[in-house]
Amino acid sequence: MAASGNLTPPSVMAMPSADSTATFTVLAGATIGVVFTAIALQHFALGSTEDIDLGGFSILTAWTFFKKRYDFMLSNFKARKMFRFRVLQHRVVALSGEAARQVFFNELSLDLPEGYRILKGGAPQMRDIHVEEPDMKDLSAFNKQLISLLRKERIDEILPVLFEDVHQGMKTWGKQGTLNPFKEIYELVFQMNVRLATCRELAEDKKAVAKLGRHYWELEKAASPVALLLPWFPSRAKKDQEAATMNLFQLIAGYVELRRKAPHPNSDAIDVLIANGDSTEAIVGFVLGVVFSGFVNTGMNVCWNLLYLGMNAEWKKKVAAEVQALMANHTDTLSTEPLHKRLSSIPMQAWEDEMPALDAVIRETLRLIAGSGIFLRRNLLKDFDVEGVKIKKGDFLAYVAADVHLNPEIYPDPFGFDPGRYDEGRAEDKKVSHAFLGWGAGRHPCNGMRVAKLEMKLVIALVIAGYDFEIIDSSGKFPSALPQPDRNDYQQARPIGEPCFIKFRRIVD
Ligand code: HEM
Repeated sequence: MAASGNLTPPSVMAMPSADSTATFTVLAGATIGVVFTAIALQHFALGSTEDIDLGGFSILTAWTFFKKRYDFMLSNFKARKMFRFRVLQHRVVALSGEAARQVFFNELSLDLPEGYRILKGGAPQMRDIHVEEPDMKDLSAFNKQLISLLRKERIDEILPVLFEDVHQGMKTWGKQGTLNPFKEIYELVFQMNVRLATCRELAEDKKAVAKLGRHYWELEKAASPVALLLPWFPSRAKKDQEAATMNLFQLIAGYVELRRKAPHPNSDAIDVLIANGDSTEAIVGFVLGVVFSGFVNTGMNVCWNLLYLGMNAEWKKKVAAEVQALMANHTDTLSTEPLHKRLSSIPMQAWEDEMPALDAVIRETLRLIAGSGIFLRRNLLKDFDVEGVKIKKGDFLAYVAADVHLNPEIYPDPFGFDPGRYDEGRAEDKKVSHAFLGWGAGRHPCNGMRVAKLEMKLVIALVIAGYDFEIIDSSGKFPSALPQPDRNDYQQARPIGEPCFIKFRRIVD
């Protein structure tokens, strides 16, 4: 474990040189051959006696699972309700249907972090750089810490600062122009998450925030199937992953040390964690977890919220009216203060309770976008059955949200944007249990939901009240329909094919 003062874990310093890597690559290549042969033999030895076992070579199946996860799941569900496949030595059971959903989200034996750690990647893993996080191994400890940091009084206090941050970001867009939401909007969300999870010294240093963002995307790009399937193999991706994780660790740890030496503690997240007595490693692990669990999901959803609103005049009008009503009811209507200052004086409770139209828009966007989400678990405790299918201790489980979110029997016209489907009388999301999984369900509901919704509402309110905007394609024309999200791109779900842009003109300062 790295001591607080030494920010370079010794095991990373001792990484092999280029020459020794070449030798190691040959040895590793031979080892891979042996491992693949063993896996192939294991596959045939097991035999495909039950028709839920996928045929073919497990390494190829696993590769498709990592590269085009959504297509892989959907194409296999066409033939069967459940299926089983191997990812190297691991057995994965993919489930669908009501009974399976109940088990998946409620069974005590199923562990969330283990499922994602091995079958997903992309998030910083401190163990990749041989740094232990002594206090944060347990998800419940992480959640407890998170809930305390995101409590209402803290958010109310920080709300004006979040508005100022987003306003400053939007100022860089100029008075009018065209923006790529999957870049510019992400940057706003990233800034808010850094503000919430770190300290003002970092949040106010634009270069450092940009650097943090760059290292994150480097990490995401390095999450290749090779790095995930063969974590011991010294591939380029693995090295990039370790370098990015190390850079993230060092950057955050530098700010933790800075705050440790500060003469007066403040109420920023890092100071709260220092006051709790947490080690630097634990604080860095926690901060990275919060920044990244929040930013990817929130960023993706704000982008799509704005795209759907830009294409739907009726809902755009409803949401704009709601923002105006909020300002009329909670701010001085004669105020000459800029828009972001007025909006920032509205209390959190009003943002939560007085925006039913925007709540429906957010829910519908989540249904459509999170529909490609794949939930993962690992069975850690005991063998059990789901509708006659044996789930062994050690098995992984996968459940795709599309089973409910894009199911025409639950949501008619499932690919259409229709926030009215949640209205009383229709309530399509109440037809079956756990029909809506946008914020998780059962044992693991999202603990960042309140703050994520607030972040989304804040950006949407500033855009909808501050700008005239419309969606355009790359030729500058209003598209006849919004492209579908790329459901295999679980980090951003960008539009497939023709990209979309937001054309804007500032109307209120
Ligand atoms: C639009 C934004 C977000 C969406 C759509 C979202 C969605 C989800 C979903 C679906 C789950 C359940 C995962 C599963 O069952 O496998 C989850 C869990 C979780 N989310 Fe979020 N999330 C968002 C933002 C955030 C933010 C901002 C934070 C933290 C600041 C956060 C922290 C967490 C944590 C800690 C869990 C695990 C809870 C547990 O295991 O008990 N999320 N989220």
